[in-house]
Amino acid sequence: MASSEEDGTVEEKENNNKKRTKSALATAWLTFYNIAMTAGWLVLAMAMMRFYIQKGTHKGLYRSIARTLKFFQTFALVEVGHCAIGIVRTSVIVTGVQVCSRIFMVWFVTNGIRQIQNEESVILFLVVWTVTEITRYSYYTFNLLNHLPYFIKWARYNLFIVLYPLGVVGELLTIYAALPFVRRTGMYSMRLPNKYNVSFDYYYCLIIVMLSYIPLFPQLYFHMLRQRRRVLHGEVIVEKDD
Ligand SMILES: CCCCCCCCCCCCC[C@@H](O)CC(=O)SCCNC(=O)CCNC(=O)[C@H](O)C(C)(C)COP(=O)(O)OP(=O)(O)OC[C@H]1O[C@@H](n2cnc3c(N)ncnc32)[C@H](O)[C@@H]1OP(=O)(O)O
Repeated sequence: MASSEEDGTVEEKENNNKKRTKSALATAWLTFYNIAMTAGWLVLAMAMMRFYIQKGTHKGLYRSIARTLKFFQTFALVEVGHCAIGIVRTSVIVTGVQVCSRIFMVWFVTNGIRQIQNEESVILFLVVWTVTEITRYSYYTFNLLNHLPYFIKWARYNLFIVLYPLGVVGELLTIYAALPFVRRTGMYSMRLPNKYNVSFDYYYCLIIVMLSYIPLFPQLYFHMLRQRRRVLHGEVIVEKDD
């Protein structure tokens, strides 16, 4: 009996050690990840400012930063993994919708359709994303290091109130600008008859994506408002499970 109790204690100790190692590893990885992402978005901010100061126009700006943007925005997919394996307390669905919609905007709208890359709306969402991500990743970094300046916390949980709708406007106007080109060229579409016997119209797909902002965006926005109340005002919020 005594020995089985001892065994239990040893097992408990081992489990605790494993948990500590796991959480130290997770913290180290998250710190590295957040520093790298803050740096990436800072590089993007500087590249955009340099381009605008040198050329005096936004035309050509997207092309000049496209590679860096694609890299860092696509890398954010890792965040869905963080939620899935439980090293951050965030919903996989909320993060998945946010990250996938951005990746879709970058790869299948802005990057895929050259004719819209000089639209003002592209610059709008790029500037909004950049400010948001510099704030967000620096918040996570300082938070992990237990040295969080109040102004970063304030910025993380206040700027989104204005930036989120502005980003959505930029994204929707960009998709809207893409519609005529997609219709004319039939890009990414499959017409019947074809050997797979499948029909797909990217034009209508884009319209469905635009419509899907109506139910999905308020969910993300209200999620952030709840996070704001929790972090800035200490409210206890009971979130529903995925
Ligand atoms: C394939 C076709 C797809 C078609 C999709 C159709 C459209 C869908 C509509 C979508 C609209 C999106 C529009 C959008 O792109 C526009 C913009 O982004 S504009 C710019 C403004 N945007 C924002 O402000 C973004 C706000 N959103 C986010 O921050 C995140 O995406 C979100 C997932 C919503 C964040 O939520 P989260 O629950 O993570 O909030 P917290 O930051 O408070 O974090 C909660 C806790 O987790 C810890 N955490 C999270 N990540 C990390 C990390 N990387 N490192 C360390 N810790 C992390 C955080 O510290 C919190 O911990 P604790 O609770 O202990 O404080």
